[in-house]
Amino acid sequence: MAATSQAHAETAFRPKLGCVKDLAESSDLTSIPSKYAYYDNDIEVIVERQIPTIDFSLLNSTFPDQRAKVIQELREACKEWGFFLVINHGIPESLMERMLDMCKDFFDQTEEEKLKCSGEHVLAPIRSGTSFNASVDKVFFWRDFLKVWVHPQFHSPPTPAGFSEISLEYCKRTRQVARELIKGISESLGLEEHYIDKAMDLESCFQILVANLYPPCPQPELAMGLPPHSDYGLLTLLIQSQNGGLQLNHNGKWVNVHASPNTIIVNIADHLEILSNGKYKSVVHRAVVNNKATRISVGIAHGPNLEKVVTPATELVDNKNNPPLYHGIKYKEYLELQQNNQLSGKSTLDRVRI
Ligand SMILES: O=C(O)CCC(=O)C(=O)O
Ligand SMILES: [Fe+2]
Repeated sequence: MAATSQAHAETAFRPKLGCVKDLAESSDLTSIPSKYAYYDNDIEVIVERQIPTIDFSLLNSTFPDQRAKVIQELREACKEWGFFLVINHGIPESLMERMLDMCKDFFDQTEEEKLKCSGEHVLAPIRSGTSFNASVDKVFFWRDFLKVWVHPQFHSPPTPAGFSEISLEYCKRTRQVARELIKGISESLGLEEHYIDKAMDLESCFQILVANLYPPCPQPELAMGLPPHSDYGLLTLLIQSQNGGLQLNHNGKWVNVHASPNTIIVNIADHLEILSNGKYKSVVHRAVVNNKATRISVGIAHGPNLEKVVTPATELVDNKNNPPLYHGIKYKEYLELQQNNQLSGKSTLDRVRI
């Protein structure tokens, strides 16, 4: 075969990432292609509200009163909002910034480099792509992503240089923060402090890094970065390069989430709802886009061990007044279900409701 036709054949069969970053950077883009047009019939009400702040340092206070107070604050935040901001968490701000920069460097690579990480199936330990699951999405989302399994086995994309070191350190630190928060949450549910940690085998918890890139969009009101959804796992810890994108649904209204740079945004995810038998609920949130600047967010999902079958805690269930509300399901199966289907509200959780 002649060199040119061989090159042509390779190009023809090579998968395309089709990232939205390249689309957004094409100079003549003034409107979005129709496959990105997102329609939502719901009435949109967007409001500004203060979401709760948790001072993490008080969880380790030697004064029992202070710990009791912060546990009470956690209880209220989990019940009322399912979202809270964590301050004084001890993770250096410089490490958070470097993690965000590394993700930016990842997305700035060539299509060839990123394709090396495209992953063959939804449970590939390293996967980059665009939208949510481009093979099932009816509408494409204005978002590129990188998803990496970081615990109990640590994985990292081979490039950019430094990604592996920074993400290893950042994920170790967020894991510690998440486990401490989960101890506090366990107590706030009236369970023993280590109950969830032990029941979910958090020593070998499944931790996944999800980096999202939302480039400027010429018609932000017509497109969606990530549609309304709840997260899998117990707790998600999220940092972002800038405010203005993340919105949570609170009593039917969208609330803009603002966080100062050294703050971690935490939300309750589906498996805490299952484990707590609905006492704490995962919260629907979404990411909207803008026409001015690229936004990057890095969410770290902390969940049980992948092999764990998660059921409501027996201590929180009694067949008379509090019957179990969810079927048990293996975490890995749940993850597969969520990733293989369209991202839509709490549709995965709905499948395990009794
Ligand atoms: O980018 C954001 O602010 C939200 C990201 C998110 O919800 C997710 O990755 O699950
Ligand atoms: Fe999310």
